[in-house]
Amino acid sequence: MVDRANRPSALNAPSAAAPEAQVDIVGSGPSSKVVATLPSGESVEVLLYGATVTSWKSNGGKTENLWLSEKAALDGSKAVRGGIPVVFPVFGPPPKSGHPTSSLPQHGFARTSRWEFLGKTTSEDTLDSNSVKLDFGLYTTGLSDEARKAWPLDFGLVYSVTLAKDSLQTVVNVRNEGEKNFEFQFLLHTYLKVKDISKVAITGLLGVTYIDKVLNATEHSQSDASVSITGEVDRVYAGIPQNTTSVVEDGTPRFDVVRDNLQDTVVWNPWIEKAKAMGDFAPDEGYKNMVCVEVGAVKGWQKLEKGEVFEGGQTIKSLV
Ligand SMILES: O=P(O)(O)OC[C@H]1O[C@@H](O)[C@H](O)[C@@H](O)[C@@H]1O
Repeated sequence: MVDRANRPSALNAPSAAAPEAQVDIVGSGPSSKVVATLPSGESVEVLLYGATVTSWKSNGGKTENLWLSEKAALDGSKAVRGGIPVVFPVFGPPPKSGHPTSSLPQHGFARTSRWEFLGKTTSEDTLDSNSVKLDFGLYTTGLSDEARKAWPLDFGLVYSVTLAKDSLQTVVNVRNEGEKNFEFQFLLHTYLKVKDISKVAITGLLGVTYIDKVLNATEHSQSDASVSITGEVDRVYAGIPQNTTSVVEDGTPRFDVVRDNLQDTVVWNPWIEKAKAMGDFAPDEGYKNMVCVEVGAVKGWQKLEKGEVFEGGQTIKSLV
């Protein structure tokens, strides 16, 4: 028989503090990264170089959601092939001449600059006990001399990466800290990991106009309810009315990518030849296990006057 009098009462027992996310800075120099793990096992890794998310595991830490090339440079020598590189202040090759971004490399400098880790926010603050927010900063002063010379404008970027049980949120805040107005493009170049590209369908783009970079940058309208990848795909969907783009695998929802204050999405898969041609893309067959769904503001330019701020980002939900 249970001795009720001596049994500790769950209500009266002193409540132990809820376990918190573990956040560590691992390594030093150009390969240092911030690793956060929730008490339930989910984790995220963010390289300070580019503030590139290189791993996001959900499902108690059992499911990796991001594709990362086996040959990705993780030592700060070049942009990371995989994960979530941050594209700023220009998407793709910059305008040939006459634009303030014209001297910058493809996709700008954010993905090849070393960001500062600004700190974490956990349950003690505003978030629920099973999430953690990591903030990273990049300012004009943190740029290489080369980048500063190519884009001599005063800005501040704060990039927030929030890991929750089944989702990852990545949001950028861009501030014009100078006297001059400037304009920029921004994109989160997310490499989603899939099991078999031949079974992938991307939905949520029906009726949207896109520029097909594989077909000489011609304009088309998405007439099928879903996009299948059966060859090289490089499309810029612009002005998307609905907020969610979904990745379905073998008929089962795999990811929801929810845009916040961003109207455009690039869908990219290099396929056989282009994958082989990239020195840092491995294995060669890796194109079968990835698809880039890249949310951004890339059609036209976002203008910021002195002191103004732009904020935009995504929440990716892992549905397995
Ligand atoms: O090789 P990079 O610079 O990382 O770019 C990869 C791809 O990035 C995509 O966003 C572009 O639409 C493609 O045109 C480009 O090939």
